[in-house]
Amino acid sequence: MRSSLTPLGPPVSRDRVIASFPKWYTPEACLQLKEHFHGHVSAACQRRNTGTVGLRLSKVVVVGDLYVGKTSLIYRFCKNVFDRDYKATIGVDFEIERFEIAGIPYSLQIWDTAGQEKFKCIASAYYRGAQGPVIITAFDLTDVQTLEHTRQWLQDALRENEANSCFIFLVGTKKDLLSGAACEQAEAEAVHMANQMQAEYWSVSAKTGENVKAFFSRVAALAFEQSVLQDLERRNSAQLQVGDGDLIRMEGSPPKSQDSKQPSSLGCC
Ligand SMILES: Nc1nc2c(ncn2[C@@H]2O[C@H](COP(=O)(O)OP(=O)(O)OP(=O)(O)O)[C@@H](O)[C@H]2O)c(=O)[nH]1
Ligand SMILES: [Mg+2]
Repeated sequence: MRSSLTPLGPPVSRDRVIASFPKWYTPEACLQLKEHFHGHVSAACQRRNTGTVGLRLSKVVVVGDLYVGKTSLIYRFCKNVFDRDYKATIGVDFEIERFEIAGIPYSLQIWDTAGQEKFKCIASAYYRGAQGPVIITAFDLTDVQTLEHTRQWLQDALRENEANSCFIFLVGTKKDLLSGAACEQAEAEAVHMANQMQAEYWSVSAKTGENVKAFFSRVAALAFEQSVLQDLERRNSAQLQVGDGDLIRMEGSPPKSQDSKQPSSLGCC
């Protein structure tokens, strides 16, 4: 567990440096199909004009049934370790990961929640009111019931947060345990569920590390881009200009990108 909340400090490790926009796992269930940072975001980063974004933490909440591998996924990413033994998470825990995205420091606070029913209310009390968080709903690729339960986990998580400002990911864990047709079928069902949730889908393995770094890089880049755009919008709205006539115009307000889904607005909360 990191002791400091501040994203300032020594340079981030090389594998936390994100220079180009990380790609999706499958185009069939992805939040954005574009391959580059938004033009306004790139320009702001080049000018180091990203406001307070580099000083803030974005919250990522990982939810899902017990034993699906939430802690293992986070530990593989944050500590590069994997433990075969199961130790249930009690209540909630978090890790802070520092990145450098397009030259700007950026941090994710990754909340690891307990899958056991009896700890549910403790966890939700902690991540309640998180600003613009990312919600990761995890399930075990070898256990279809855990996929079915993700819908409920998402609804519970969204109840604690503003649905409009959430990025939602659906993550199938333990990819190393499946191959061939069984893997294809599990992924097809997951993609279907992801589309219903307006989520981006990823298959990962904490055991082998497959897709773990790529997944969190994608999470970080999407959350970062949204933070910068929101910051630019906020600052631009303070620069209202009165034109020649009686028009009041917003200067330089970043347009909504055509090829991007806005963070989801599931009608469940
Ligand atoms: N083979 C394999 N096993 C995994 C993988 N990820 C997790 N496991 C195992 O699955 C079990 C549960 O993993 P955890 O990460 O503790 O599960 P959790 O979702 O955090 O569980 P709770 O904290 O109770 O909600 C452990 O025995 C892990 O070793 C994986 O990618 N591959
Ligand atoms: Mg756990």
